[in-house]
Amino acid sequence: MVAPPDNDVLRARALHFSHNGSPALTGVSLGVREGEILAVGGPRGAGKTTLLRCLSGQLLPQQGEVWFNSTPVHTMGALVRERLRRDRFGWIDPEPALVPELNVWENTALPLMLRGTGRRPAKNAAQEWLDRLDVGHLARKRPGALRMAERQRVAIARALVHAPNVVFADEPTATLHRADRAHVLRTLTAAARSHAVTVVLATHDPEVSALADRTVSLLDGRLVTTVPLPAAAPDSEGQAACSLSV
Ligand SMILES: Nc1ncnc2c1ncn2[C@@H]1O[C@H](COP(=O)(O)OP(=O)(O)OP(=O)(O)O)[C@@H](O)[C@H]1O
Repeated sequence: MVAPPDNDVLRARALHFSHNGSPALTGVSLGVREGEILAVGGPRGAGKTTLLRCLSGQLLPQQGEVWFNSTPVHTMGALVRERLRRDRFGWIDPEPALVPELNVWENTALPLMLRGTGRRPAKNAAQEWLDRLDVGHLARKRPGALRMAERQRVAIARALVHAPNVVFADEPTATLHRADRAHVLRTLTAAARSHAVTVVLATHDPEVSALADRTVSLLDGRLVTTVPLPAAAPDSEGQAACSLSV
């Protein structure tokens, strides 16, 4: 087993994964550079979610390798993978999966509290991220009192609060209205860029790909194209400082 190049924070080699015998990934290899925002495109059922779940150590590929920096993820035991996910990765679902009984700041602080951070520092860090994402005023509300776009901002804050190396976002705008979609997406990409967080973003929305540094596409579990975008100008959308203090 040879470790991937130093500048790849994540690398997949010849990944194969089948769900109950039905193939979802058939020989996918790709690298993700540190600080890169990578969009993974492709139609429904192409294997995007399965790829993100393999890269993030939620699923173990039946064949192939996944590396995080110089550490092999595919050979890790379940507990070590759990710790890796908890400490180094953030995850954003298509629908914000917040705990209804906890208020917004408690939801945001969860990744820190799970690592043993004290309540006060965890609350302060959560509040800082909520403020950056323009939902700080909602910190004491329960998720049920928020609009879907506000809840997704809280989910983004929760994915970033513990300073992860990589955030995986699986169709993070799938349930949002068009106007909210662009705003939430710019929020996520601007926040990630300002904190040098690598983002792997599954999407079939072309607007999402436009905010990424690079797009790869899956079709029937295979990688079909790689579209390098021109280097983003400082004032371009991809690096745009939206109206947020991130
Ligand atoms: N839990 C599962 N059990 C059985 N088959 C599954 C399961 N999850 C995914 N699949 C199948 O694996 C293939 C890839 O699914 P995956 O969800 O990774 O694709 P996707 O590109 O993320 O699709 P979508 O855009 O609909 O989320 C599809 O054929 C899907 O039906």
